[in-house]
Amino acid sequence: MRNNIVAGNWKMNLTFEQALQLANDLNAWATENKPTAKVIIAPTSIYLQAIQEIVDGDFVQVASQDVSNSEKGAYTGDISAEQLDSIGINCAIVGHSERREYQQETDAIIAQKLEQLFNKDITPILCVGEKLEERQAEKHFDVVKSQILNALNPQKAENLTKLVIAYEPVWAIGTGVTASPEQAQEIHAFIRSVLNETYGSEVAENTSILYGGSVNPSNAEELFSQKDIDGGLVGGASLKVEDFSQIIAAFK
Ligand SMILES: O=C[C@H](O)COP(=O)(O)O
Repeated sequence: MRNNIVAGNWKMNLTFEQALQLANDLNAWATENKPTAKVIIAPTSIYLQAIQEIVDGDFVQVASQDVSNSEKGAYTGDISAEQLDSIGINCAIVGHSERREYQQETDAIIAQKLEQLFNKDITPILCVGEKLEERQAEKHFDVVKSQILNALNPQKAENLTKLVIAYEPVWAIGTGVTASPEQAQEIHAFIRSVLNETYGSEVAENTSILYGGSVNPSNAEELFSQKDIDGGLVGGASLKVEDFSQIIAAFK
């Protein structure tokens, strides 16, 4: 059975003090309100351990925003799956469109990152999504399908039990423009059909597929009520506990 998940990607925001405050506030809200959805936050990597120590893991889980595609060694600045695992981090975002664009991450690199995470039993949140020009050219189905298949290519169905996919149309990220619930549902259903064709119904039915791109307290409920939308990957609105908690509470 797949989980409903609301994940906050803090990106390169917040000082250490601000991050601790936000984590504390969110933790207080979550322990009191006991949300039905799984709550994940992904702070800057240097804060991971401190935040992991102050949240109650039964209510708030902590994820990395990225992982190295290499196992270990001379890769200055990188963080390995083993290092994440060694501080108790069991979830990581992979292939975010900002990394694809600014760090030139290719599907091949993302496939290697997934391999590193699967080897350490760390849950990947694999991000996919088309750019505006690709949507306008009606290539979004092809783009998303090839991103998924290329990233998962060496994996067998039995390795995918923990897979989470986040569909994030690039044109909706940080723009205030959200995909309509119908647009999002259409492509989420398509993603599930791609998983079904390639890896079978068990993987397709058990993979949580999150929507990301300008999710906010006003649109979360309608988006999350769609059949194939299992939650959200939230950027800007995850930086304020009032907004993020309302988004989480969209799952009654
Ligand atoms: O990882 C999160 C997404 O990039 C969405 O960001 P946003 O909610 O600020 O549009």
